[in-house]
Amino acid sequence: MNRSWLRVYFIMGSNNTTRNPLEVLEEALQGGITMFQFREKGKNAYTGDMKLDLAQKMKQLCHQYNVPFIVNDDVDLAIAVNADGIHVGQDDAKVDVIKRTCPSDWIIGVSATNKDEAIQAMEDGADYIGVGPIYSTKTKSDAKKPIDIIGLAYIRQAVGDLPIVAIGGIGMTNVFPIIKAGADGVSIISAISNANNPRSVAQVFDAYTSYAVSFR
Ligand SMILES: Cc1ncc(COP(=O)(O)OP(=O)(O)O)c(N)n1
Ligand SMILES: Cc1ncsc1CCOP(=O)(O)O
Ligand SMILES: [Mg+2]
Repeated sequence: MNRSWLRVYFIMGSNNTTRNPLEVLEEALQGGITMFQFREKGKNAYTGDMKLDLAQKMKQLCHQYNVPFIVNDDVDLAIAVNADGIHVGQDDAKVDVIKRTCPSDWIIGVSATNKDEAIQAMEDGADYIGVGPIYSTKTKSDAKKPIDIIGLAYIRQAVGDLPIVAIGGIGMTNVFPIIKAGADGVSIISAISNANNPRSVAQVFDAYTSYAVSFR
């Protein structure tokens, strides 16, 4: 995979916004997000046909803007909509099973909160790891304890040049320390999904991450 896709990795489900999620996604795409993850879970999340329909529409929108479309957790849904990849956590489907049963060109992302999980994901053949939570977050009720910049830097040192995206409580002002600590980009839910103007916030993330990455 192209590590620059991780630069501004937006994640959203229908319950991460009070607005029409398709409009929010389109504005974020216009602002320059570089990858998107459909994460439809938690309170009032769509299931069944509504989930499938939203996923299909979101994938179509992402592809209009040449942005990879990743599905969170749900391997069957990712296959059904012909997604570009899947993101799995420690309690989700295993990478070896995905590699055996899913399209070989899929982008496979794995969550890691500590060094052991990160090394295991690398050995399993993950294309990238989602490292965090970096800071505290209200978006994920079962999030682990934040690992801060220091935890991120420690994981970077352990995994060589494996692509890393940082996640958890990230706002525009956190971009520089996070990229400096070794992340290839930032994963964001609420800072974009709840913004008054998702397009301009995505634009700022795009500008800050480009600038920060150029110093590495
Ligand atoms: C890019 C990225 N990193 C980490 C996560 C978290 O995945 P997981 O630990 O499986 O938790 P849920 O998102 O499934 O609640 C992620 N989704 N994306
Ligand atoms: C899915 C996920 N995994 C770790 S923290 C988190 C939530 C990130 O959301 P936000 O960007 O709103 O803090
Ligand atoms: Mg998961």
